[in-house]
Amino acid sequence: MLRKYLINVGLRVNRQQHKGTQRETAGLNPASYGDIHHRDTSTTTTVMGTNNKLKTMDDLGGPSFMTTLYWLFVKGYFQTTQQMQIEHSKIYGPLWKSKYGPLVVVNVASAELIEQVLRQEGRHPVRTDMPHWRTYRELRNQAHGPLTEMGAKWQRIRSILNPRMLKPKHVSSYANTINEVVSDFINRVDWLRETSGQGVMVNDLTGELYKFAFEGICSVLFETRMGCMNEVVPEETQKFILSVGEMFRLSQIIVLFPKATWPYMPFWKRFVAAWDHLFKVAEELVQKKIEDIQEKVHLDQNVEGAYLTHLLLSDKMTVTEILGSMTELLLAGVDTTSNTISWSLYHLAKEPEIQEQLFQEVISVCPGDKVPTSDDISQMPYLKAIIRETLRLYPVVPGNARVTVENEIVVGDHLFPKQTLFHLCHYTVSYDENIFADPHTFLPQRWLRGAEEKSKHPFGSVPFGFGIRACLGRRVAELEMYLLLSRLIKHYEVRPDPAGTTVKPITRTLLCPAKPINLQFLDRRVKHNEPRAAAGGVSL
Ligand code: HEM
Repeated sequence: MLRKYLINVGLRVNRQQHKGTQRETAGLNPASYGDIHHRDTSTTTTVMGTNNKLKTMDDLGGPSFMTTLYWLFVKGYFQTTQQMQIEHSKIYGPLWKSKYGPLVVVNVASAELIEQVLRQEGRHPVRTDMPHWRTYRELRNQAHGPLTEMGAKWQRIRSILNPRMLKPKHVSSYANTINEVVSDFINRVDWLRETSGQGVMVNDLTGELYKFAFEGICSVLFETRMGCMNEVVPEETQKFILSVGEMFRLSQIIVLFPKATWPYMPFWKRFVAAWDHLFKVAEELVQKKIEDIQEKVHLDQNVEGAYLTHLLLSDKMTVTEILGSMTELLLAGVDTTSNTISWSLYHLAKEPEIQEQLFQEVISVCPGDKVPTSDDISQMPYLKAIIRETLRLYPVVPGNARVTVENEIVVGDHLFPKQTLFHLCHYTVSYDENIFADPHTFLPQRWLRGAEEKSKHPFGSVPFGFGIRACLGRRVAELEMYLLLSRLIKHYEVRPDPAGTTVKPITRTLLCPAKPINLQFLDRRVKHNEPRAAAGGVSL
């Protein structure tokens, strides 16, 4: 069977192959993995029932295109669109429309209304039609992956990719692989402190965490290491990381212009070049894996592997489809976890009591040299609460979206036609004081069992999205973040940059730090004589 498959696929990436391939696959309902379960949708219909006179889109207030341009480029919100959400919601209320050229976007900025939109998202939810990302694939004849595919084709891809990304038994099997990368990251932190940080500083921590995240996700998905934790990071790898950032940054500019003008824009060429590099790196990795498998087959050896190997052998997708999906998974795995861990460490450095509580939790579950496993992590609620709180204050996706494809829907007291594009203002809701007391303060305990906020509104903070279109990498991302943060805090006491730099977020499609985060990493195995030595000097 395996041999037959390898011969059939011809071991080459055939760009035409994916077209017309529609096999039935065992379905899995990803909604069952999320922590929000589908509830009765009567909340939305109640609104309709109690209010017979539904308003329409025309009744919605909001800025004109010119006003939006003024906010973006004169008032300077282009890089801080997350903050613009908050300011606009203060002016227009929780529901307003914005115009971007011919495009009309309905902004939704309350937990209740976001819930209403998401519960009516239909069988094949669509985030946005992503014309710029999709146009690249058409241009290069590449396959769509889970981020860009739509309709029944998207559902088919998810049903193939989901099990090994979301099922707990598979996800926990990646812990050893990730822990190896964590060990190498700790060595790299030591090396950075010695070579460029006067024995204590790590400069541009987020840049370092991009390398960690890329290495981590490659080791899980492609079952291979990329050398990102080496002293000298391979040029191609570094270029991949830069290309992810460039592609997200340019995405935000390109969508402001009509599609017909893109080929004449210099940044469209840079956007295409960034995607070319992303696909090139993924293609080389897929090709190498195919050759490894081929060699093992020739030698009559067992072929084993968790993710890519499984996809290649399962014969459910063509190689081109696998490449489309692996490229998208890879790029989604870099900036997301790294930015989140950067913010967690930034806050832990500023809040020594919270850091100490986390340290105590980690050493009580994993004393001595014990390296945390996924079972150990399940006994660390405070660690999880810290990540949860970080994602509330810094949702990686500050504004998600849905297009109502199948039906017209009612949201609040408005009726919206099919094809309405809703912008879900998660960043605004994360700071809603009706849901989160003292919303600007980093308070992990609000996520612990029994805390009042936890039960206030399930859609107050949904950092991984919702329903069957929710984040495919959620479980792997969480495992990566838990394993890394627990071990970093076990090894080091983290302290702020002595320069006293404050770092705020900006939006580059994803939310990220506006400037480099530099932190001090004090080795806990070494006694420090500074005033805050309470957490130092602990023998591990
Ligand atoms: C802190 C880490 C992460 C956060 C906060 C995050 C958040 C999100 C959000 C909000 C969405 C949109 C969901 C929706 O529309 O309902 C999403 C989609 C997605 N994420 Fe993540 N993500 C993270 C890490 C990752 C990682 C590590 C991977 C890859 C291994 C990944 C792969 C994806 C993919 C493929 C989608 C598209 C799913 C689809 O449209 O079917 N994510 N993510």
